[in-house]
Amino acid sequence: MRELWRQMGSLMATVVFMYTIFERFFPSSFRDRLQAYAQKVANHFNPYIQITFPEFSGERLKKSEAYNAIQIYLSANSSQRAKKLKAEVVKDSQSPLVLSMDDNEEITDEFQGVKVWWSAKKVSSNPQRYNPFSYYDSSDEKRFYKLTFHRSYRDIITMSYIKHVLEEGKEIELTNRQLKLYTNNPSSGGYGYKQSKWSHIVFEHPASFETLAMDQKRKEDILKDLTKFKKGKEYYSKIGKAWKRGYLLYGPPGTGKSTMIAAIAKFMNYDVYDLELTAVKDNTELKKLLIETPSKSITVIEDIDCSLDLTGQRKKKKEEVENEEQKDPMRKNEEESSKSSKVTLSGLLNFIDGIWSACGGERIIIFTTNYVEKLDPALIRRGRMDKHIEMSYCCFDAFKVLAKNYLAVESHLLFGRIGTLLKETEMSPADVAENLMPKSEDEDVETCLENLINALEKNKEENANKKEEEEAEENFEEEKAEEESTQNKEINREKGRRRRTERVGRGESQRRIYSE
Ligand SMILES: Nc1ncnc2c1ncn2[C@@H]1O[C@H](COP(=O)(O)OP(=O)(O)OP(=O)(O)O)[C@@H](O)[C@H]1O
Ligand SMILES: [Mg+2]
Repeated sequence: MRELWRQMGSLMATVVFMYTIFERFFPSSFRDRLQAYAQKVANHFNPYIQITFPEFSGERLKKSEAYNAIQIYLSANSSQRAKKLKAEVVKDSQSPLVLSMDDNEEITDEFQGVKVWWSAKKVSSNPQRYNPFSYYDSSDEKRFYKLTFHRSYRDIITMSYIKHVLEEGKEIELTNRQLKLYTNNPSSGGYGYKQSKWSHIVFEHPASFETLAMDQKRKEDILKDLTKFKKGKEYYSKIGKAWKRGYLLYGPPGTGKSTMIAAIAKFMNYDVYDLELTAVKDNTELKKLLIETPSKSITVIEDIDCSLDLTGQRKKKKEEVENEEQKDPMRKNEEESSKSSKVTLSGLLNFIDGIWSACGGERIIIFTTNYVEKLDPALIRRGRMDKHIEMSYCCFDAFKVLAKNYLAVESHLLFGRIGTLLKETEMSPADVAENLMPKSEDEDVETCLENLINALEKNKEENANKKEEEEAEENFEEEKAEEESTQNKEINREKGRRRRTERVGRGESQRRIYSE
């Protein structure tokens, strides 16, 4: 059927060609009327609708987002079906070459049982002109995608199918792109470039949830939480909450907090914005940094307790400054300017859940700390930090993951002994991993596991000794305190005795005076 319409099209083209030959003999108004009429007749009989998506929107300044998304969608679908493909290097993509259908190639697609035709087209508006020195050497070429479908499916195609293509294209683009790690630290050379406050490198961290060593149930719980968040656009808008989530990762050093951030970024396919609070001048700059972070991103503040300590020091400084100002009023102006370059706790709270933070949606913010108890409760209350995740010492589940990562073993006779030792002593996954790593090429799995057992036993012994020492010290302190209190009581008793004797002495002398 479409073939028939194609032939009709050629017929019309012939008519138009003949018409152009004779165009000189007709006035332009007549020509226009004839053209419009011919188009009308063709449209009346042609049941197919065509939509074109040009490569550039407006004045060829910006590549059309729709064209881009369609290209990616069709690349994913066409590379198996189209016979003529073109290979291109696409910026920020994981694969070095991206295949898409070549010019004038056509493929079919199906959506809800409706068949559509996509073709890649290229037209040259001025084929004679050739300028080898032109920067835009293909400026006369216009590319576009043409979508053809039967007019009875107009609603499905225009309302659902095109939306589906654009969304899927964008999703594939996000999945295939390289993750980036951004920093606001000016020493990383970012400032000045395009006047952005963030600079970035490609984020290539080998960690993933698969290689992350932790209790299996808790890992699954986190994965479920992240998945729910990712798919939660409608849910968040229904409950009237900004589409963002805060995670607080806390635990001793080497328990995998930073590794977990990398795993989350990879799982969510979000870029990471590593915010160094100490490098932020003031609250205004903090807000600017926030505005520059896009949706589908993770903002990280590592070791937040240290940054908050800074805030504490600032408060202390302020008091000192006020004292010094009273002594030397000239200092006041200097201090005024330095006071303006400070981030306050309220600025940080605003950063996390002020109205700006809700813009764009789909944002994650992660704090890490070794000392959760040091943090201001306002900073980590639910709603700001929605999920608190404790990264603890290595448990048996975590060890099994590390053994699989480092030694490629899933079970071994020595696992039982290791499991018992892990319950009896505390060792961070970082230390367990270090002990599991073969020190030379001769070390086999058994030797590595024995090394770990030795380390765990040593650790257990050291911990027991430490505990004993601490208990002894505690006992000594208690005894000392008891001795001191007995001594104090004795001193007080002695003082009391002396006071009583003095009072009695004073009473005697007064009685003597009265009697005299
Ligand atoms: N849970 C874990 N799973 C896998 N590897 C881990 C884990 N914890 C630690 N490691 C290993 O130990 C190294 C240090 O871990 P990481 O930097 O994630 O610890 P951290 O909790 O962020 O420590 P800190 O509090 O000092 O920042 C990592 O490079 C990783 O190889
Ligand atoms: Mg860390």
